[in-house]
Formats: sequence, structure tokens, C-alpha cells
Amino acid sequence: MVGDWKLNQATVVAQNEREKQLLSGINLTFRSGAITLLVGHNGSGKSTLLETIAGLRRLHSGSIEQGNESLWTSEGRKPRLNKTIVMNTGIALQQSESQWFASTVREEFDYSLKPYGITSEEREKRIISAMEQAGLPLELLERDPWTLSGGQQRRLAIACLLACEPQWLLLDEPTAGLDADGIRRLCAMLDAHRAAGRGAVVATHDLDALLPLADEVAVIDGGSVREAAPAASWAAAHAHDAAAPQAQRALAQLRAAGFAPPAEPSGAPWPAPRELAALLAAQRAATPVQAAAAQTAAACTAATEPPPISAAPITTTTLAQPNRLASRFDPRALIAAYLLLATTILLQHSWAGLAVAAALSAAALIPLWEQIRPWLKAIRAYIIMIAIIAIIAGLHFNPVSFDWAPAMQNLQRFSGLLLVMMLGMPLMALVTPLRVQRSLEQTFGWLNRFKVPVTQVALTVTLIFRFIPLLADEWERYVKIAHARGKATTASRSLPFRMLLPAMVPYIRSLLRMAEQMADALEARGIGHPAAKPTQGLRLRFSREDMLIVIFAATAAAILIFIR
Ligand SMILES: Nc1ncnc2c1ncn2[C@@H]1O[C@H](COP(=O)(O)OP(=O)(O)OP(=O)(O)O)[C@@H](O)[C@H]1O
Repeated sequence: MVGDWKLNQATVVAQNEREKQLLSGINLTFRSGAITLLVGHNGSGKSTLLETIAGLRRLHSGSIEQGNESLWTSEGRKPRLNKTIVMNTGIALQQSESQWFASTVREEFDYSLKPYGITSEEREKRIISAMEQAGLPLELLERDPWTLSGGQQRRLAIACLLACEPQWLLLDEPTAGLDADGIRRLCAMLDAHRAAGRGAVVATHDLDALLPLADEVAVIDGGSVREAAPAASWAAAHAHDAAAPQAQRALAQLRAAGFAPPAEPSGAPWPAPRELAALLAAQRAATPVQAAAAQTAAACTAATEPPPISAAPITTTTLAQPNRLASRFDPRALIAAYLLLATTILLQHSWAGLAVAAALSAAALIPLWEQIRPWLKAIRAYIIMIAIIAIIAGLHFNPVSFDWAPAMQNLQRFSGLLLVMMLGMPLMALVTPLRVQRSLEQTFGWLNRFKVPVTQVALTVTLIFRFIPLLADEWERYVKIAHARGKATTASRSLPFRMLLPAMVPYIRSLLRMAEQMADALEARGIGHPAAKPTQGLRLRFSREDMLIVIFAATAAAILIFIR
């Protein structure tokens, strides 16, 4: 039997917004030989917590231990994951059905089992047993995993985990997409896992299926633990709230309006559904239609609000802030400013010109530092690449010497490009795809008269714009999957070289699928229909701030042309 998981003041911040806490000060113990459910609203932090326990997210502060061993070790230059714990733990991420790396189901098992170095007989035995437990016919072993149905892929994800026989299972929404038989098998598997003295932490909204099986429940809210209790007592006190918050609010309103008797301390905490329906019908009959509708709407709104927090307080930084920056500026001002600066930077042929361009770019970028931060690694890689290219350009081998002129020429050309790229980086965060589409339609709509397909071009540009950040997100997802399945011990974002290629191939396949979906989206949104109307609901207006941006860019461009 392995040790319990202990989280001590575990805090995690968003990778690209370090002031945003995703988990704050989590103190929890997950008992070995027990099943713990993580419950909470959408976005409360359950997946983040599971990924943090699995070492797929770095801790900002605090510690995580399994038994007496720490999850993170700092031997050597960089923090690494504890190999024993990594091998003990199996995680199924939220979209575990879209994680395939190999061309057949059998090879998927091989990929998952590779880090364990078991014999081929043992491997075969485990594969067959896992397929049977998951209810998958053995003839599927030679099929391409992507051709299985959604539910079969879910079952396969669980089967791949089972084959590794981990001591700890971390499951994110494991019942999603499973039919009744799949859920029954999952519960039986969890039961057997626990009976063998092993532990599981399961993030779920499916209390009907999993609460009867659970030993403990931890309620996550706003990245903090709101409550942790034995499952039986939690179910007695809260199951009704979790299962039917809307109905509970409606009952409270019925009581307040005198349509339902007040709750009696010794009576049932909850009326039977039939009784509640009868009370609602009585209230409807007595209340004018509009007032009843308003009351129902209020009940629904209240039901979506998170409940008050009784334990660890949430700081304002843990709450998601709407991206106001993206709707602050007119995309036309930003694009015009970018084009003015980028063109005049590329015209510079002297170091003095580049230095002035760098100073002007810095003036524009310093207020946007938070939007540049996610790109820092890419910028560093580009600078290293420029240096290498310059050295190669200057090197002569016969005889060995270094010619500074071509080296500096290359350095100058690529430095200008770096400034242009850096100015473009924050643009993604400063505009939304819809606003870009609207700005193109509003500016060039008059060309429709001359049969120029402005709407179609605007929609295409917009979707491409939307596609670019998805590339990075999808890569990050595959890195996480490769990390978890390959049992890497490096810090979660840096994949060991040997795992890069296996992650690359499915990533490219996934991009192709996304491109197909984009083409479908284009058609669905009217790209092939000339009668389709542009998005008229939004009217962009040039503000004083937009004007200032353009004036700053025009002045900078004039200076750059002058010194060129
Ligand atoms: N890399 C990130 N950068 C910024 N915010 C993030 C990042 N990853 C997660 N979040 C935010 O952290 C919060 C918690 O997300 P998480 O996926 O853990 O929620 P969850 O409880 O699993 O939700 P669900 O029930 O919908 O699956 C969300 O508000 C999410 O937007």
C-alpha cells in the first residue's frame, strides 16, 4: 500500500498571468485505500488540482507529498518530479478520448506501458485484461484509435490507465460520454482498485453515479477548498443542494411567498418532486404570468451564482476577469499603428535607425508587458537563432577567420524583424476575432458594390486569427498528455527530446482536424452564401485613445523615415 497524498498550502498561478491564482493555499489529504471526489462548479479548479497532483502544473508555493516523499525534488539544476511517484500515478485528463499517439489501439497500450519496461508476455496479459475490464472487444486492438466511437475512446483511455496498474488513479470527469454499461464498469473498476488498497481522486459532476461509491468529498470553489468531509455525512447534508440547486432556490422562494410551509427541523429536508410540482402549480395559478416569469428568472439567476464561501477566503485575483482590454481599442487603430511602425522599422538600414526603432518599440510595448510575457521563451529562442546565424555568416574556414561585416549585416536584418514580431505579439490580446471581422466589414464594406467578397474575406481572416492561439493551446495539451503517459519527470512544460516526435505526429493530425472544423465553420457561417449578412450588431467607433495610438505611431513612423 502506498502513502497518502498530502497537499500543504499548495498554490498554483496561471502560467501566463502570474498574478492570477488558480489554486490558493490548498490543504488536503487523500487517503490511500479510499476514493475521494472533487466536486464544484465549472471553473472552480478541479482539473487544475488533479493536474497539479500529477505534476503537470508547477507549484507556485506550498508542497505536495505522497507518503514521505515529495512530488518535486530539487536535486540538480532544475526541479524534477519524483520518479517513484510518477510511476505510481495514472491520470486521465478531461478530454482523455482525444489523446492518441499511435496508429493502432495495441500500439496505444505499448506507448503507455513502455516506461514500465515489462516483458512482452506480461504486456499482452495486461492489455487483454484491461480491454476486458473496459468492455472493449479484442478485435479493436488493430483498429486506428481515432476511428473508435467517442465512448469507446473514453473506455480505451481508462483501459490504457488500468494496464499500467497505478497505485493512484487521478480521473477527470471519467463518466462523461460513457453509457450505462461503461459507468457500471468504471464503478466496478474503482471498487476493485480500492479493495486492493489503492487510492483514487476523481473530479466529477456526476454525483448520481459516483457519490454512492465515494469515501470522501472535497468541494472546490474559486481555487480553494470550501469543504472536505466523509462522503456519507456530506451526502446527507448537501446532496440535495448539489443535485438540484434550482429547485432548492425555487422552494426557498415558495416558502418566502407563503406557498409552501416553512421547513420543520424534524421533518424531511426536501419535499417529494410531485409535492414541489404541486406547490409550483399553485403559485403559478395565483401569480400573474409576468411576475411568475420574473420570479422564475430570478430563481434561475440565483441558482447560477456560486454559494457563499464558508472556509478559506478567495482573493480577488482568483476570480476570472473579463478581457476588457480586448474590447477597449478599435482594431483599425491598432492595425494602422502596427502597419505604420512595422513598415518604417523594416526600412531602417543603420544601427542608429534600429536603436531609435527599438526605443520607440519599447515605449509602445512597456505598457503591454503582460501581453508580451507569454512570448518570452519564443523571443529568447529567436535571439539565440539570430546569434547562431550571424556567427555562421561571419565564419570562414579556409583559413579559419571571422568576417564581421556579413555577421553584423545579418544581425541587423534579423533584429529589425524581431522588433516587428514583438510589436505584433500583443495584438492577439488586444482585439477579439469578432471585432477584427467587424472592422474589416465596416472599413471595406463599400467594396461589395464592386463585387469584392469583403464579408467572406473578413470571415476567413477572422477565423485564421482565431486559429493562431489555438495552435499553442493544442500543443500545450499534447505536451501534457505526452508528459503524463510517457512518465516524464522534467518540469511539465519542457518535454524530454525523446518524447517530442511521438507528440508531434498526433499534434499535426489534430491540427488537420481543426483545419477541417474551421472549413466547416466557414461554411456554416455563410462563406459560400452570397446572401449572408455581415455581423451588423456591433458598431465600432474611433475613440480619443484610438486617435492617440494612431498619432503616436504616425509620429514614430515620421521620425524613422527622417533618420533612415
Ligand atoms: N493556463 C491558464 N491560464 C489562465 N486561466 C486558467 C488556465 N488554466 C485554467 N485556468 C482557469 O482556472 C479556472 C479553473 O479551471 P479548471 O479547468 O481547473 O476548472 P474545473 O473545476 O475543472 O472546471 P470544469 O468543471 O468546467 O471542468 C478556470 O477559471 C480556468 O479558466
